[in-house]
Amino acid sequence: MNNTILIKNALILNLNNFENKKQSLLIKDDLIAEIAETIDEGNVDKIIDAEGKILLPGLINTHTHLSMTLFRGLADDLSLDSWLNDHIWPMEANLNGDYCYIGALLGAVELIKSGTTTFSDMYFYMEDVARAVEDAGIRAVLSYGMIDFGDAERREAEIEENLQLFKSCNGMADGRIKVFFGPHSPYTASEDLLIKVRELADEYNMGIHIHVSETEKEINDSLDERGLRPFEYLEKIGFLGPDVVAAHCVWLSDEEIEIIKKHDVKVSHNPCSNMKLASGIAPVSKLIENDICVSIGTDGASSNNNLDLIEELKTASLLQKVSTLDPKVLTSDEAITMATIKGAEALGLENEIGSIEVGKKADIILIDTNSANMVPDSSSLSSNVIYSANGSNVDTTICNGKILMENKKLTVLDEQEIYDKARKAIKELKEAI
Ligand SMILES: C[C@H]1O[C@@H](n2cnc3c(O)ncnc32)[C@H](O)[C@@H]1O
Ligand SMILES: [Zn+2]
Repeated sequence: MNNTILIKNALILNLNNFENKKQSLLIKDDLIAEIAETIDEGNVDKIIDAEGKILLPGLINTHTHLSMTLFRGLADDLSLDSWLNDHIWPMEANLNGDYCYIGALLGAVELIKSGTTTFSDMYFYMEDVARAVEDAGIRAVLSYGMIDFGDAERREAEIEENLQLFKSCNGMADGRIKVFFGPHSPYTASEDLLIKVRELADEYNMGIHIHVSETEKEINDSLDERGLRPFEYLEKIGFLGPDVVAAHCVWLSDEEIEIIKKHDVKVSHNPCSNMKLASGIAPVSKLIENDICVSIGTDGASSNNNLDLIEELKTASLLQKVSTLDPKVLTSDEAITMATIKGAEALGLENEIGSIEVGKKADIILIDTNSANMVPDSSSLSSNVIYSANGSNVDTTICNGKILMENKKLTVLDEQEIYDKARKAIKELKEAI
């Protein structure tokens, strides 16, 4: 028996839809079954009238650490080096699976409320994060953050942990969870670890999620240690490929942009985190000009300090305009693709999500334009979403054909209970320091 939802009168934001005419969309179970001007309302289980609402694919966040939502506002106004070494890593030493579960649920509430249906995560206690994903009804690519600092024994244990996560969680939650490898970065993961990850990624057909070239210090340390910049080093050891999602990519030479292009590495741009930690400005418009796949991420809520992908896209666009002094770069249309089809491509999910097409998964959001910051309508739907809206204009969120929020009310998660538990968790973690 099919579960059917009809969404009618929606302004569908497909980048080939220039007419802005209202359409209907039918969901059958987890899939988009039909898109047409009118669809028969008889025999559908539920009708959503999307009058005045923009319909677009559920947004895709390609780099975050969801459980770190617990650490929001914990350590502000610091460089990456001091933020990680003096504040975050000491706090993370006392984490456990229950804390990571509640932190991930708190993050999931924020994702659902601001229109993100898929996120790619790198963190610890990932089986507990998987549990949160299952309970929240969202979609995720999960990786365990492997750090060995050159210690061979630790390397084996870290790889085993990520492989175990693959074996226990890949395909879990009706296929909503996919598992990647997560070597943290070229400065925390040894060459041996990175080489082993490459071998195993090929063997198991798994993607790889890694931080690369985030700060100038990382470049200088890499040059001091190896005489090579990070991407030169990663190419030399045979690590790079189209299955690698590299977060940040702020400090890139022209030669490294060539390397990224040659290996079809996917870039996850995280402008708010890069601005807040004063890491720098990634050369995104140059990457796009070079036809490199650039998607968008928030990084963790501890360095952002929220998970609002619409706000992130506006920041990305404005930052490129101001850094190149060219208002034509990173348009609202390009920004939308970063959080939709480019995000899907980065995660190897382009046949399932990232656009509104019959046969794709029903990951859909509705944005209500009847709001002070969205009236009158802009000249294009993408302009209204990117430049005028923010996450709080998201009205309805559907993932895998299931309604997770309708009329701004969560339908699956109990947000107050989650807020209370998250406040208790961070209080305990602060007391343990
Ligand atoms: C998984 C580990 O990664 C840490 N982390 C979170 N954000 C960043 C970042 O921007 N650069 C490097 N490392 C980061 C997180 O705290 C975990 O320890
Ligand atoms: Zn990160």
